Formats: sequence, structure tokens, C-alpha cells
Amino acid sequence: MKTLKVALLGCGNVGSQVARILTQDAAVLADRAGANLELAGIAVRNTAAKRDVDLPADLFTTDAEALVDGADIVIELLGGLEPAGSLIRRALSRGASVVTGNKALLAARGAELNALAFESGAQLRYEAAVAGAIPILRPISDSLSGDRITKVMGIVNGTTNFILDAMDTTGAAFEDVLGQAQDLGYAEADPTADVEGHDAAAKAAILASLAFHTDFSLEDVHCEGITKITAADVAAAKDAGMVIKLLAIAERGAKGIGVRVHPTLLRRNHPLAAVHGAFNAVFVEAENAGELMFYGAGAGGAPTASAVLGDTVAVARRVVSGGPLPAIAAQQKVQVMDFADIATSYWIGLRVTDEPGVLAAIAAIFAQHGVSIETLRQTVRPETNGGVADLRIVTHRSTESALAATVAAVSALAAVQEVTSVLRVEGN
Ligand SMILES: NC(=O)C1=CN([C@@H]2O[C@H](COP(=O)(O)OP(=O)(O)OC[C@H]3O[C@@H](n4cnc5c(N)ncnc54)[C@H](O)[C@@H]3O)[C@@H](O)[C@H]2O)C=CC1
Ligand SMILES: N[C@@H](CC=O)C(=O)O
Ligand code: NA
Repeated sequence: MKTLKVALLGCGNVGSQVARILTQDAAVLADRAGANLELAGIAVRNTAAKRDVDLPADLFTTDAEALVDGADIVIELLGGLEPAGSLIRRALSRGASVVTGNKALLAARGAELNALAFESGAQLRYEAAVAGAIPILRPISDSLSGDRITKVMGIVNGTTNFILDAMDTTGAAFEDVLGQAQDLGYAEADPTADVEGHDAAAKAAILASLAFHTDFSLEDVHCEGITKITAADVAAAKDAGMVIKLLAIAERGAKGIGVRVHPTLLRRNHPLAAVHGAFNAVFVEAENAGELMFYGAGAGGAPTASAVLGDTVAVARRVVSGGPLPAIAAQQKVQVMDFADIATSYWIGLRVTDEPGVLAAIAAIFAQHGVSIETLRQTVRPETNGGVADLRIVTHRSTESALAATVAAVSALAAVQEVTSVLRVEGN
């Protein structure tokens, strides 16, 4: 049986689990791949550092370039743009195939790296980069290649789902739960990428590129994180039978494809509302397949390593069987939709002076801007002896630009004391 040398770059949360599986399950992996997958070395910063997994000391090296130069397959799990990008280029340029989970790099330079792989005849696979263990990229690019995808919508960041879920179920504070997510190996090296939505935005760009056969990068994705979500927002959503989730949404609209990441209100009977902890789930809508949903562990060392090993076996099988790579389907030129043109439903929370004519004045402003109100609920604050009320308005679908103009005009009314929240709503 042929032996393929595997270079592992990085031995953190995911890399250490990949090294464990490669060594523990070597015989099974060899059977599946049709070749021995020999772990030739692991590139790290400090060869003497203590690891989560017991591995032979002589596997560790600080010379990542030399390791890459001797490998048939390179598994990149360093994270970050550099030196990961240069090392992947180096591997692909010499015809070695690459498996990576580095969504930040792919969202920034995916088009360039995919083109380089194709030119050199090497393979570049990255199932681990989106929704961890969940097989989602291969179903989108292979299984659904005979269909036309119209929408992809999902929870694709485990850390923020873990935080929002804990805030919803235990009333915990944001900062306390972030530390737990870091301890469990879900968060990025800099967790700002998680909580500000950048990680989900990178995944949205990758999903949109594959689903709509084009190249989206991070700049094409409208991105809002969860740092402004307060315990009061979570409690108000709960009171209304809803839950707040950070969603990544890529959909075909009237003026092109819109790709966005933002906190979103979902009714509790929506399937995505039942995704707890660090789990992820992705809905795909296609013209002929209809609705599909993919669910599983979206973060964590071992689950993510499962996706990395799946790609590694697939890469090895092709190296063993040889032959040309399949032609890349012609990339489409699609219009990236301006965020202002994206249409959705909104929830607007207002604190108002409870006096005659307030509701009529607010309703008139919504009407002037063509934003139709679906429901309006008023709760008088008892401690103000009827002087102040909270309004909760849910609209029918309207554009971001119409909504922004409506909120600006409403907040200028003397009776409106505060706009307490503006959130988007998905599902019925
Ligand atoms: N942790 C998770 O649940 C998931 C992580 N990923 C991605 O997988 C990759 C790895 O993630 P983690 O293992 O969680 O990160 P990590 O921070 O735990 O591990 C990265 C390791 O690479 C090492 N490293 C960084 N730069 C290096 C350099 N120049 N030379 C040598 N070593 C270097 C670091 O010291 C660290 O040990 C990232 O791209 C991440 O976005 C993808 C899906 C899930
Ligand atoms: N930090 C990421 C890890 C997986 O991609 C997350 O929390 O989802
Ligand atoms: Na995946």
C-alpha cells in the first residue's frame, strides 16, 4: 500500500485532535483512503509546550516550510492569514494537496487559493471551515450541483450560539459565558472574531460562494455581532415567545444576492430556535429539493477534526486514484445586493410617553415610509403611574433603507424617549 506523508501545521484545539485520530486510527484511515497516512511532523511555535494529547516528541518541529516541502498532504490548522496563507500557497504550488479549517483565510483569499490549486492539479478542501463537523460544503457543491439554491440560512458560529443560549436559558451575563466558550475550545484565538460576527461572516462568504457559484469575500457580507445584545433584549424576546440567534443568511433577492450576518429574532417553534449550546444548523432552500436542514457540532476540537479527517481521506483517495481534477464549473457573475435593498421583517422596541395621539403619530410615520405594521403591543410601565409605556412593533417585510428612515423619523418624535431595540425577524 502506498504511503502518503501528512504535514500537520498547528497543534491547538483542532490540530491536537487531528494528530490523535491520525495516530490512533491509522489502520482504519489507511483502509478507507487506500494509502497509509503517515503523520510526518507537526509544526508548532514551541516544541517543548505541554499538549492536550500525548504524541511522540520527535514529531514536533518549528520549521513549517521544511515540513510542507516534504509532504504529500498538508493539513493547516494554525489559523490567521499569515503564515497560513504562504504555507498553503507553498504546498499547492508544488502540487501537494491541502486541507484547512481556516475560514478567515478562505474568506479573504479563497478565490486565489482555489485557482492556484486548480492550476497545479492539487486539491484544496475545507469542510471544517464552515459549521465544524457538519457536512455542508460537500452537500452544497456536490449533492446539490444539479439544483439551483435560492437561500442558505444558518447558525454557523458555536461560540455565539453558546452565549446567546446561556443568556436565554439561565439569564447569564454575556462576559461570564464567553469565558466558558473559550475554555471549551469553541472560540477563535481572538474571540472578537466570534462575538463581532466576523467568523460567521467569513463562513457566510464561503457558503454563498459555493451555493451561488461565484466569489464572495468578507467585504461583500453585511456583518453585525452580538455585543450589543443585552439581557433585556433576550428577556423581551422570551416574553414574546421568541429567541435571539446570530444568523448567517445568503439569499437571492430582487437585485442580486444578499449576504448578511446579524442577530435575528426567531419564533420558538422555528427549527433553528431549538439549536442549543455550540451546535450549528444550516437551512438550504433549492428550487427542486425544497428545504433541507443540516445539524451538528459546529465547534470544538474533536468534532472539527472529524471534518478535517474526512477531507484528508477524500484527498488521499484521489491522490491514490490519480487522473485530472474535475473541471471547475464556470463561475457566475452575480450582483451583490446592497444591504439597503435587502428586505426582511423587523422588531422595533420603543419607550414612549404614554399620552393621547402617540400611537397614531408613530403609525403615521410607518405608513409614510411604506413600512407595514404586523403587530403592535403596548405595555404600560407600572412604576411610572401610567406615564411611560413600552411599545413592541413587528413589521411586515420591508427594505433596510425604509426601516432606517422610519426609525430615524420615529425617534425624532418628542414622545419617543428611546428606541430600545431594532432587530430583524426571520420565519413565520
Ligand atoms: N476550534 C474550533 O472549534 C474550530 C476551529 N476552526 C479553525 O481551525 C483553525 C485552528 O483552530 P484552533 O485549533 O481552535 O486554534 P488554536 O489557537 O487552538 O490552535 C492554533 C495553534 O497553531 C499555533 N500557531 C499559530 N501560528 C503558528 C505559527 N506561525 N507557527 C507554528 N504554530 C503556530 C498556535 O500556537 C496554536 O497552538 C483555525 O483556523 C480555526 O478558525 C474551524 C472550525 C472549528
Ligand atoms: N470559533 C468558531 C469555531 C468553529 O468554526 C465557532 O465558535 O463556531
Ligand atoms: Na463543516
